[in-house]
Amino acid sequence: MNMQSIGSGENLLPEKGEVFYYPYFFDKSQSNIFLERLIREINWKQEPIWMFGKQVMQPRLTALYGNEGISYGYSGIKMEPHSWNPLLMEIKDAIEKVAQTSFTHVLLNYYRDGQDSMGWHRDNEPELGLNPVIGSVSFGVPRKFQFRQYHDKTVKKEFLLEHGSFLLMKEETQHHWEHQIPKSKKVHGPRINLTFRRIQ
Ligand SMILES: O=C(O)CCC(=O)C(=O)O
Ligand SMILES: [Fe+2]
Repeated sequence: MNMQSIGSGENLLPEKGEVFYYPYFFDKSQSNIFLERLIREINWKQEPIWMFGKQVMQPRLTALYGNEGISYGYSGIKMEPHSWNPLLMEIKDAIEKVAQTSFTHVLLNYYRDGQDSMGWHRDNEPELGLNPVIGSVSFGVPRKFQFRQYHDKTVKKEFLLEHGSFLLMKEETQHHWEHQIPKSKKVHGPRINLTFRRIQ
């Protein structure tokens, strides 16, 4: 796979979906502070999920925050959200202006090093609606973010998600493309990703 160099404004996908990338959405000093605070202030846990009929621990830490009373889950687990805090509200307010939607929940992932990862999946839970808008913010070491088409897994795209970046996935992306964060022996530092979602 070739790593593409990219800027904002153009669709990263060649067809069947829309993904936009804003590499310096938050500046470096602000991003450093966000990373430190997220590590300290979020209620991180390592939780099990169901895979091929077996319970396995997720290879990363996670947390769900959002509007009270609306639970959300994936891969056979249901999560009750913690209430929004000022730090998450600040990030949410900043990206909603660009995403042009209001998010109800944020799923946070803490990849402690290159051995933490997230496997191929689509964010297509029914409660996200037909064409979900997903706003993804990253802080910490850059990690590879890979896409492949769901019905032809040989069609692939790969990008780097940098410190302070914002990635917006919309339209039919979650129907036709899967995405993942692969493990890497070359990555040593931590990364935190926040995916903002709107539950209908
Ligand atoms: O860590 C990332 O950039 C991806 C996270 C993701 O795909 C998800 O939470 O559904
Ligand atoms: Fe995802």
